[in-house]
Amino acid sequence: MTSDEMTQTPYGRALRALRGSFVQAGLFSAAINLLMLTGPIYMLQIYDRVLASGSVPTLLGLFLIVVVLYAFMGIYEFIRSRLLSRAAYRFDEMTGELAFRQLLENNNKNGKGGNALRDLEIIRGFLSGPAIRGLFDAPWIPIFLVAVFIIHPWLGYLTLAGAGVVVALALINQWATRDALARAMQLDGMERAFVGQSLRNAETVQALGMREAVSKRWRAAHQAGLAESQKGGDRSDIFSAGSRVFRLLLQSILLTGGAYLALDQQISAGMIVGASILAGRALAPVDQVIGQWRSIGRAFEAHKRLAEVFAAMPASKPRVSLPEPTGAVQLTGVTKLMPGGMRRDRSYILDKVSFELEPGDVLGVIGNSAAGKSSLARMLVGVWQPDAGEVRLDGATLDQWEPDTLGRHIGYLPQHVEMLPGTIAENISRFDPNAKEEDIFKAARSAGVHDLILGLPDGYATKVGYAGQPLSGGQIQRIGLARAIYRMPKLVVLDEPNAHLDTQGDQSLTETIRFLREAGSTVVVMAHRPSVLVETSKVLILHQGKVAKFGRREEIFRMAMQSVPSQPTPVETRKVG
Ligand SMILES: Nc1ncnc2c1ncn2[C@@H]1O[C@H](COP(=O)(O)OP(=O)(O)OP(=O)(O)O)[C@@H](O)[C@H]1O
Repeated sequence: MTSDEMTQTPYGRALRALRGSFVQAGLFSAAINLLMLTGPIYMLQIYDRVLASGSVPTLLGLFLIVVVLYAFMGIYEFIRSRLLSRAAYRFDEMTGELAFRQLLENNNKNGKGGNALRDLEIIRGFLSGPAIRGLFDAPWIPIFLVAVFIIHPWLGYLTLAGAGVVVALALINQWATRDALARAMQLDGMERAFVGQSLRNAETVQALGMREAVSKRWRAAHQAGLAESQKGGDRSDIFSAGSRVFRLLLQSILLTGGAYLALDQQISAGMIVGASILAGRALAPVDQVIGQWRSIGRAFEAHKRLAEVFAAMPASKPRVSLPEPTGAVQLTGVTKLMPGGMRRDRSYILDKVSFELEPGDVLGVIGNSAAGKSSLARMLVGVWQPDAGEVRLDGATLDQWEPDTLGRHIGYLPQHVEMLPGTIAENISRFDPNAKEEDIFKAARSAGVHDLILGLPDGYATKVGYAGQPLSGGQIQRIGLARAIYRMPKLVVLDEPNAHLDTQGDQSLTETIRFLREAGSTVVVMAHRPSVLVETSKVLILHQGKVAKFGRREEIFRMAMQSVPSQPTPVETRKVG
């Protein structure tokens, strides 16, 4: 990606917004570094002026000036740190929410793509940490070099050569640690994913006696990451220690050179010490950068990933706001391939699925396990995009809708329902900050869960969405149904909504579907159990991703009955017909 392209992304814009703070921090760095000359100059004055003249008032006067200058340096250091940490905060503000959204979207698409939030955290830490201060001080190295050159050119050349050695050490350090650090980051991401998934399945892990095995697996993943990080760290430590010792040695070399020049009457005694201190100051930022190399490397890798991730985000299309849909659904040749591999090698999850639904239609989708029912549900609600073909709602393809607006017109109950951390009311209202209580109650009543919720200790304020929440699988599914029908969406897709329901729950679900149909919503129900098909007006039989049959319920069931016994039909079909 070119830098021009990057500046067009939100990430690029956030980086650009940092410019002002960086310029100011640069100016303060200039002042700080100029003020760092205070120490060596004071030293020169003490040796060459105070000691030579023996004047106590001069000493006190100089001392007062030094105190004031150091006070300013302290203030400027404080302001610079403040500027950088505020910049880090603003950067997070500008990119955090987008990174979170990106993470959600990426997770829907392929479950991969790194953790943009973690990368942002790394960059934020870098912006407000010590490494960046070293980088800001580095451009001012020439000030100290020039000062040493002014004292004596030979001492200047010595310092320059020393700086060359330290910079060479830094570059070799970067080259030697780069791969290990990148691998460490990757392994760290994998370990985090493993921990997250293990925690989600903590009950299963305990019940199946997998604790030791899973802990061992974690330990192996953790150790692999730690080993890579250690490898990078060990190498970095060698260079860091080497650079620090070399810097000390260089000061002694300069003292020796200075003493030689002083013996030769070319410089004064004060200049020997002054040159040594100045050379030390010149090399300090380099030393700091090498010491912080690990965090600089991590920040750089995180920056590269973020730039890629943000560049891959689809540019938001200019969209006109479409009128509220009526619920007419049209699928034409919808095809989804298994992810990965070359297109022609991949098998089909859905193969040219076409059908139409009118507002108020209730479609039952039946088919064996892995027939593609859940995949079709994901297509209908726009979570998955077809590899070929189109899904249209009221004539508009789903991507013509602004995603959140589309979401308001859609109800979706996935096969594996979970609540998000929050209250039951918040979950039903989809965390809408402007939710009206009557809409929440209406959704709960229509889903037949109002009394169930009132029976819970904190009613609608009951906290859910965490391990050990006070809800059964069936209750979660029924509250998920209330969430799906909140504010009466025009298209409601229910993926095996009765999987965890008892007879009463089943009846209540049937009533909810009837209620939706009567209200004019289009409903699509993926079903294994036949009871839910009672209210359907159309039926679609999926077989290995293809439409085996589609039509009015009575027709499909009649055809199914006619084909008995020569061709066995799915049990569900016969039962309902
Ligand atoms: N995220 C995914 N990545 C790759 N393949 C997938 C993914 N989700 C589903 N599939 C594949 O798509 C096919 C259809 O799966 P799907 O979950 O849609 O079936 P289903 O009819 O809902 O099955 P069930 O009744 O068992 O839930 C399966 O072969 C499955 O392996």
